[in-house]
Amino acid sequence: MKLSGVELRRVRMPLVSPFRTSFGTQAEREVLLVRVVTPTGEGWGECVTMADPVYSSEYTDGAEHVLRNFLVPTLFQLGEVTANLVTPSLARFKGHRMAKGALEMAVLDAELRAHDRSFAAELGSTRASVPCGVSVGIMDSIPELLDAVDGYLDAGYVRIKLKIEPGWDVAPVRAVRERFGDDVLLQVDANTAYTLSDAPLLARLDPFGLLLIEQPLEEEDVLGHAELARRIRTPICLDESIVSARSAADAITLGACQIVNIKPGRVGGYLEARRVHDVCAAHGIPVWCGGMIETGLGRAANVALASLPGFTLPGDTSASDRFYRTDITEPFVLEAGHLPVPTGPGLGVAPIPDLLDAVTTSRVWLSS
Ligand SMILES: CSCC[C@@H](NC(=O)CCC(=O)O)C(=O)O
Ligand SMILES: [Mg+2]
Repeated sequence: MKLSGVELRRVRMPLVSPFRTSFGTQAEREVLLVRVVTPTGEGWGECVTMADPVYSSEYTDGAEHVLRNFLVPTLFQLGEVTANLVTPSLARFKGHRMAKGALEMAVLDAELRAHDRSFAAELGSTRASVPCGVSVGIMDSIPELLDAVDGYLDAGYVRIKLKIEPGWDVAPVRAVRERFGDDVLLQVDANTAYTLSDAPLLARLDPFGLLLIEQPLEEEDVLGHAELARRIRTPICLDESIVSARSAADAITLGACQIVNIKPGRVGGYLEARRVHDVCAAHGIPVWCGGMIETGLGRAANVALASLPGFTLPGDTSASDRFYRTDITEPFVLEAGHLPVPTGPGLGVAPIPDLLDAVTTSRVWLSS
């Protein structure tokens, strides 16, 4: 299909409560949305960068700059564009996987809408709904954490993920286990906050029967994770380290992870995310869908991805109200701990114009 133009839109959405991780605290989400316009319709993409380069090297202003100055102009020069052409056409530009992933997502949405085909059908969905976990930030006190976990369990979430960092790890995990028992599916996410010398400390989490410990070491320390896996019993899951199907295969082969968190933006798009899924399945490695506090647009695509057969662990595919009082799409509402997989063409959702305009901070139109 031909691209008539591309809109880069920045939105700012307040979070229902501050979300603290080992790399900082967020009170709002600044999102870059990509809308591609074709002669027959349009498609939406969501860039999952943070405002600051603290989760990965990418950040929202940088993503907007690379889209505006390199990625979008390259697609305009293609003439005919399909989703499968986006990644190879942009390969000469190094990195910027989240920016590339947002653009591919928008092209894929437009293409699928034009063919009346859903993301779920295109990606290989095998389920009509997915079980949902929830990510719980670092809190000021254990009682505050227990209240938050209590609320999420009441809401029906089937898995609890606790953010941890040095000084907030064994005690909160022990408290959740003592309060809610051993049957609650429980995991932790360190966002690279530890080093291999912390192995004895991290081994103190072993008695709590965690599903996994996510990204304990820095993203490039693949061999460090392999060594840590020999020193602790809790299965290691990688997030930041897995930037492609190739890096997933390498990490698995080196014994650096037993589980993989798949985030489409982090790996360069939903088509690569499916390849990561396929590589992990080939190695017998379970995967789950991570989250980047997406709006309903990214959430719709993530829920579709999470319905593929290899996604055997609950993902961070929470309801819209986990982070937002008002989403920019129809909200995703938890039903018995599950979210329904959208079945409409493309993403199956679209922004509600008034709600989108209310949170828009800037718009740029790029014409072909
Ligand atoms: C701002 S935190 C984003 C990265 C973090 N994401 C989550 O904890 C899940 C957030 C969500 O539910 O969208 C992770 O490292 O897995
Ligand atoms: Mg993570």
